[in-house]
Amino acid sequence: MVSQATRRFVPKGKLMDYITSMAIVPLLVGCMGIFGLFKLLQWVRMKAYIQDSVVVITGATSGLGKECAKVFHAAGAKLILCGRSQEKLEEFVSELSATHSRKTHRPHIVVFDLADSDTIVPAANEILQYTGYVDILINNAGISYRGTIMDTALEVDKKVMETNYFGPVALTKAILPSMIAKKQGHIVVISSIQGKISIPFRSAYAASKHATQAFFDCLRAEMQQHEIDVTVICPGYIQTNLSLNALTADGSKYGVMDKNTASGRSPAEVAQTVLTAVGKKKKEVMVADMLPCLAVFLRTLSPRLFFYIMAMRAKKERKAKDS
Ligand SMILES: NC(=O)C1=CN([C@@H]2O[C@H](COP(=O)(O)OP(=O)(O)OC[C@H]3O[C@@H](n4cnc5c(N)ncnc54)[C@H](OP(=O)(O)O)[C@@H]3O)[C@@H](O)[C@H]2O)C=CC1
Ligand SMILES: CCCCCCCCCCCCCCCC(=O)OCC(=O)COP(=O)(O)O
Repeated sequence: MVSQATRRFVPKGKLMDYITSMAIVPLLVGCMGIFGLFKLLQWVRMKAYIQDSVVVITGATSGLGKECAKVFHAAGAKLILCGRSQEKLEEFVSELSATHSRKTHRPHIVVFDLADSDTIVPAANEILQYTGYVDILINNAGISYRGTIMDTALEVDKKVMETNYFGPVALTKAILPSMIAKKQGHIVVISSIQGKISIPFRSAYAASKHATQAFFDCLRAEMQQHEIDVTVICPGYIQTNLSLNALTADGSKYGVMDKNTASGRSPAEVAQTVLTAVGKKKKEVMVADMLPCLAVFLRTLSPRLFFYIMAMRAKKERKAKDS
């Protein structure tokens, strides 16, 4: 009985094996084709979204802002580059224009200081007068800080907040009415992993980035009805001048290239991630290594353990400084 049943079963199994092996290859090729087509369509849509759109970038004189300008320029955006130094911006525009191709536009520059609230509305008006509208606003400019809370002058806390929070908020508010009227627009902000976790000796910076994260999360919800997108980018360390330019407790420049900064991601790589995130209209993107990402989860899942690790970190850094 058993051997008869087995004999009947074996050819059926072989037939199934044959059909499976014959079907699996076309099935795989089909899936890869559909996936490839999907990716191609996504890429075409992304390109069309950026090409000829008016993109405002703050902090375009250095680091991530400069690299964002390069990738958006190459993608055919009409750039408005903002910064504090007319000279640096003009030099950069000449550099960009040297890589001019048929599809690129010569950038326009607007000079203003984000920490000086009186300059922001006039700057937004200048932008709107020049272009008539803004498609994408990238709030990138920022400044970091190093110091203990007890030693830090309140003026320094305020300067960091003005630059990283109130400045971008004021600029966004000044540009938004034109986006709402057009029922179209995209606000991008470069926050930080420190918008999600606070590490010792970064109080002013982490506070400004937490405030940024909160404001732009609220904005996303409020702007949905107007079809305006909001993308928050949360990078880990990037190889830029951020630590060199950071303010210290007395307001002077830190002037040190930190090891973490020097070994961070390349700004060109992060800029490419920003371009893709904008093109895909992502709501939030973390661009960081595993440890900072794990730290963000630990802060939520086990705050007690996270606070303990941070206290140990503060103790270690204090000891290293004292010795
Ligand atoms: N580098 C890093 O490890 C990380 C950076 N980030 C964020 O990325 C963004 C860009 O910084 P990054 O490129 O790294 O640093 P950089 O110091 O290289 O660049 C900062 C830019 O912001 C501009 N800026 C500073 N203060 C003002 C101000 N008051 N008004 C107008 N512009 C100002 C600077 O202009 P100027 O040339 O005139 O000084 C410069 O263009 C920041 O928001 C930062 O917080 C987030 C996570 C990690
Ligand atoms: C389940 C195990 C989890 C283990 C978690 C251990 C926690 C380790 C702490 C890691 C801290 C990461 C800090 C990352 C900070 C960062 O990426 O900041 C980006 C910046 O904005 C840099 O600015 P800065 O001026 O500070 O250079």
